[in-house]
Amino acid sequence: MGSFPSILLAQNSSSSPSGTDASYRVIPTPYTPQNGIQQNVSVYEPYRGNECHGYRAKNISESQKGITGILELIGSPCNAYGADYPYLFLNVTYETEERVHISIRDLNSSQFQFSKRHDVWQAPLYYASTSSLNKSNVFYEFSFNADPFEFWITRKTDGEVLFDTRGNHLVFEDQYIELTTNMVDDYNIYGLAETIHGFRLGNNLTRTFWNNDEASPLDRNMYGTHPYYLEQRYKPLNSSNFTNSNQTTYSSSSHGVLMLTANGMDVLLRPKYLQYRMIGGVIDLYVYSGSSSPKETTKQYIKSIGLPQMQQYWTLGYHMCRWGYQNITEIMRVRERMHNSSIPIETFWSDVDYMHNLRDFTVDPTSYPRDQFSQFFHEIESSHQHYIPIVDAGVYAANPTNRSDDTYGPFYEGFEKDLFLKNPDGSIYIGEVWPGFAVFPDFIHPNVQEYWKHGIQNLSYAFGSNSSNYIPFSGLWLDMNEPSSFCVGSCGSELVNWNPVHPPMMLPGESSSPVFVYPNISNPSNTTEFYSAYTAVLSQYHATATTSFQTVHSTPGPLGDKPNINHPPYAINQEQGNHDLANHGVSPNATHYDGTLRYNLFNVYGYTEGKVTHQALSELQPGRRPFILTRSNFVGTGTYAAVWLGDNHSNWPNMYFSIPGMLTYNMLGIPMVGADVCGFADNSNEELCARWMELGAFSPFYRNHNSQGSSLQEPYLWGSVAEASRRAMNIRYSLLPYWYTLLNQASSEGNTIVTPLFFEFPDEPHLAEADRQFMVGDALLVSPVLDPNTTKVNGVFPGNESTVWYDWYNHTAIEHKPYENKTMDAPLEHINVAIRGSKVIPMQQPAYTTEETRENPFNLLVALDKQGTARGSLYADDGVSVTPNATLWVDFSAKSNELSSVSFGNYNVRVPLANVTILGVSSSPKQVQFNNEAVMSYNYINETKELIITKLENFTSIGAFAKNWTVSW
Ligand SMILES: OC[C@H]1O[C@H](O[C@H]2[C@H](O)[C@@H](O)[C@@H](O[C@H]3[C@H](O)[C@@H](O)[C@@H](O)O[C@@H]3CO)O[C@@H]2CO)[C@H](O)[C@@H](O)[C@@H]1O
Repeated sequence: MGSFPSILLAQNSSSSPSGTDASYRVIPTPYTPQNGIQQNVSVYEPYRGNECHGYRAKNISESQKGITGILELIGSPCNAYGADYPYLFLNVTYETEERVHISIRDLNSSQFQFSKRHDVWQAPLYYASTSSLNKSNVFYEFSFNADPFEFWITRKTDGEVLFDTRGNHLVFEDQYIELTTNMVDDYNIYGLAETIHGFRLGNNLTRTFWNNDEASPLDRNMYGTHPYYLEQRYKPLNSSNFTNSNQTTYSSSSHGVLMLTANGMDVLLRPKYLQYRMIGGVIDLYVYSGSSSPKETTKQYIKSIGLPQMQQYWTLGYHMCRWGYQNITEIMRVRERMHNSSIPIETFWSDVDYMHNLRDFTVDPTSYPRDQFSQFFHEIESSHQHYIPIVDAGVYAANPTNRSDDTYGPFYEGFEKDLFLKNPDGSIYIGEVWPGFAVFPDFIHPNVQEYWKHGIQNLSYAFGSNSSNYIPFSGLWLDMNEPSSFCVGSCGSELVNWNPVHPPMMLPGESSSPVFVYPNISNPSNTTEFYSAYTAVLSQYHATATTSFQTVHSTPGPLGDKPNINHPPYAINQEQGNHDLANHGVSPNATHYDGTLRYNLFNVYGYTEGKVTHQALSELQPGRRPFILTRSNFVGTGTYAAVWLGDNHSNWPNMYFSIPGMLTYNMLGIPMVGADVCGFADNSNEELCARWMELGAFSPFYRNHNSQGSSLQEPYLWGSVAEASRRAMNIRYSLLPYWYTLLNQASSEGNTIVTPLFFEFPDEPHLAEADRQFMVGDALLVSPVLDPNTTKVNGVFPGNESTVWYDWYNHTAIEHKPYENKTMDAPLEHINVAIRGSKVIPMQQPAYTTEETRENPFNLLVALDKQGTARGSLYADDGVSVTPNATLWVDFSAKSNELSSVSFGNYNVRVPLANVTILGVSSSPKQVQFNNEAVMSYNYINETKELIITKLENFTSIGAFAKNWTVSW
């Protein structure tokens, strides 16, 4: 009990970053049942339902909108890992032209149905209009065999079979559901987050869905759950588009598959099949027929789960964090040193250091005193900078025998309103997190909203605010919200001798001997006494409460009480503690206010916290877009929050894995994402941190964060890191209008912000695995250095021979051949960036903060393709409002030596246009005109074939895009 696995990555990852090497896997050890119930850890010996005979379909009723029917168990129950349901209800619904929903549940609806809990999780897919749809006008066809029941879904346009259970028996038991689809050879699938793996998942992986607080374990379950994958398929064509080339050309298509559940689940990816193994719930399968464009397939998915929220403009600036800033003076010093080093910083973050005794919604009066905070807030506000504090999910459980705890309102308020998760016997579930014993808000409770808002409001007061209208922080960072707990199961009932003032593990920076220090083992705060005291307080509460205290029990299932919740018969491949579901997180047998077992909502806690926090911040700052960063996440989290990739390590493989991580979250509707730049755990070093600061500048969310006990890693600490940061940030800040436009397209259409190469070039199979390069939007190709001791980097330049790529720095066309893995120079302070011919990129003169950058003139970078054309767009608004008073959309289009700018909307950026730089201009123009008026200030550089037009401010003094204009040359 309580042993924590070592970090595999640090030992093994450098040899096989794809994570598919068998040597990476944890060798399963037999699990010793704690309750006498045998658990079958069978991940390595696929069960595949071969002892079960499946179901036969009866009473089928087909309509234009779908199919319903009864599935009857064939033969005697196989009782693979539970009790088979004799009858199931099948409901196939043609929900949209592109999406079909296959629902299979037990006949009496006794199993938990996540899709019925709209109070917990909401998404547009629940409201699909089916009125005009019918069998003939949808893009897919649902087919089935009745006996045994098996189904398959075909895309009508090309006959591709997208999901196919033929030959695989359905198993449907109370604690085990198995559904298998056949897969094409060597399939390309992406998604199924969250884990540390290459972007393409391969066919030798088990993905487990069980939200888990663990630092970068290769191929294992982590903080988030997204049971969705996109599959990309290629078909060879017999002609070649490449002149003088024998390369085969391809067409491609993609589709998506979502298994919507918050229950624990393994998904086995194997050479011939993909198999779902769920330990509860029902089947809610959504198949998206997709498109020839993976971008479009992704939009189908993201629109169905909820478009991501639009973020505030400033969130695109650079964020600096560290666990271990001992006092506010240290943060102020960081601010000064960043400024003195001319390295932009937008947002200062506080980890738990700022809290009083590590308790939520408090501020340490000694290290972070109010007067100093007031000064700090005054200074950062006047320089347009921001501050974000952390809030942990676990609320300190006040010790009822300790009078000084009496004033800890966040506990007593929640306790009196009965808002915390419970044990099965109705007592409050007590776990352990940083402050010691902790309780966990029930974020689906109808009254939790007011409570949480009150906590945030109190935090604001604790920071020195005197008014409910003034919140000094600009957002909140939600951590430990799987939720993590350091006890195995409930602390109160299981751990009797552990002193909770220290977590059951060595903290970063502590000495190695003794490993676990329990200074007051006989202290009254030990769990037995604490628990007794607690019970006493509960009894007192019962006696005095005006409303009766609700005692809840786990709900008996149709087949009697579930035999075991913490140790179900089928053991998913949970990373923690030998598959123990109660290890390092709040146990699945904890219950919500209405008796719902956490077992059934396990993976959605972080999502619900994000949703409640979003609502609370929206009420506290009406009209303003809340900024929330969350660690734990679920399908649809992007609607409420941004995500960081959790605790990584300061090493090269972890830097590489941040790219597949960001790409994956982007295709899952959480575009605002990034890793802890320079690495969280262990010590970073100059070369790594320089490279990572460069890479981070091309992440949507750009935050340097590290752990207490690790050496400092602020970018000014090393000369090369400072220089690399300045250069990369100069690019990032000059591109802010482009980034913001991408944010808008993500939140309005479901676009990705950082994009895998194959999304832009879907007919090039060699890009299926490319994840060491990525695109920002559709115009910039980033090729970071991901290895130590090198000043070279390899990269491909996709597209056929007519595609032009320009070097960001010298503006020359890059010489490349199709499929060539080109070696480029990459000195330490340099990151390779290429501009795609055919794109227009809106930019601004970069300044120290995003706000100051917004006050600078615009520039346009026009990268012509071989036909001399280019297109681009710009979105602008006030940068903060949920519903801005005015918005602006600008279309840029270049052809036949003319660039036009056409504006829609009435937001005026106010600042003028300064320069237009056009790449790929074949010869010096005879004249340049702005709206048919001669422009005198321009320069043509023959060596680079670029035309630089300057001093356009005179033409655009009322605002760069206040009127439509043309520039011709
Ligand atoms: O607020 C402090 C940091 O808290 C988070 O990280 C901690 C994590 O949540 C803890 O579980 C623990 O991580 C250890 C892990 O549990 C264990 O199995 C082993 O892998 O070692 C890990 C490191 O000790 O401690 C983490 C902090 O070190 C949060 O993710 C961070 O961003 C916060 O800074």
